[in-house]
Amino acid sequence: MNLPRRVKLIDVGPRDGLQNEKQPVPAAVKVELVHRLQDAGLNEIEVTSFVSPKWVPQMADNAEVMAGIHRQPDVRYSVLTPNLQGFEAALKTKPDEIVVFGAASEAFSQKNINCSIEESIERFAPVVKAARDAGIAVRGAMSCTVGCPYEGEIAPERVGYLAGLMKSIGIQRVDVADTIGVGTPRKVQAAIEATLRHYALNDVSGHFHDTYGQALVNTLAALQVGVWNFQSSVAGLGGCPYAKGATGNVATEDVVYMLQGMGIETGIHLDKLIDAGVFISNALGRQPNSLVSRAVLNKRAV
Ligand SMILES: CC(C)(COP(=O)([O-])OP(=O)([O-])OC[C@H]1O[C@@H](n2cnc3c(N)ncnc32)[C@H](O)[C@@H]1OP(=O)([O-])[O-])[C@@H](O)C(=O)NCCC(=O)NCCSC(=O)C[C@@](C)(O)CC(=O)[O-]
Repeated sequence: MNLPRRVKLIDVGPRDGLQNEKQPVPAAVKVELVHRLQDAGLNEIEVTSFVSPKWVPQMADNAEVMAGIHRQPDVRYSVLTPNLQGFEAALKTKPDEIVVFGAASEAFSQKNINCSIEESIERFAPVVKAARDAGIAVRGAMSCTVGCPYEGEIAPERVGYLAGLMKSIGIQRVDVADTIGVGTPRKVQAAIEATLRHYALNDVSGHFHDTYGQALVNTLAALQVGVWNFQSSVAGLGGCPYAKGATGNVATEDVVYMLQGMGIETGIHLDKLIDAGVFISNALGRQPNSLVSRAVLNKRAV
């Protein structure tokens, strides 16, 4: 299989990366991170969530963050909205895309959004319609497409079932998410292949957490089946509050370095991206969770 010549990265660092942070992260820092990401060439950024502040307090400043961004016309700003209440709050902040988020595992659906898979689709349907009516793009994140912290291994058929439900209510594109990072290349490819029975290749993205250190090789495995859209987090930030122990997404810096080495275009300036990762890591008082970033920083220090 010829690999894609170009890859589109959606940095979810400001949302997935920060949502699980226990320490308060000021809205101004989140806004600065978005600015640094767009300056580094990211033109899709997942900024925040419109969810219950009791469940995810770190995202409570969602409207303030969205208002603070100096928007660039070529950048798509997306936000998570699990229901109409979230969508109505988000609509005021003018996102370019909203993301509804379901799971291939019943148990994770209950833990994460307090409803069954079927109920989640009923909840998403009016959100999707309202977004499309308002000219806003709609993406569906599919959690636990390889493994679930509560149910263990998830069969590809369950991913296909969820993808079919999302397609049936008009969700335009979907993310195949390995939420707890247990995936390995063939399993990730099987989850993607199940999704491709309902969505075209251009409408499927990979979203790989790196808990077991497999995210980069899973990204390559997804590339080998033609996927060319991926979510990643600057500095390897992140982890879902409802997947205990799940660490961050694959670091955007590590993906960009790998793709550039393979001659695959991303449009991203790696040094500026590393600087963005250093900025947010300093704000959080820790090292970037990106091996490429650490290697480059060591080299710069020599
Ligand atoms: C989804 C709900 C809200 C349902 O929660 P619920 O309890 O079923 O909702 P409810 O309608 O019964 O309302 C309960 C309370 O929440 C409020 N509420 C209700 N909806 C909203 C809203 N949209 N925004 C703000 N507030 C909201 C509502 O007003 C009420 O407030 P109270 O009367 O108790 O003061 C809740 O379960 C929730 O917020 N869960 C958090 C989900 C979440 O953010 N998880 C992390 C993101 S998903 C993820 O990280 C995975 C992903 C996408 O990255 C991919 C992957 O790696 O797998």
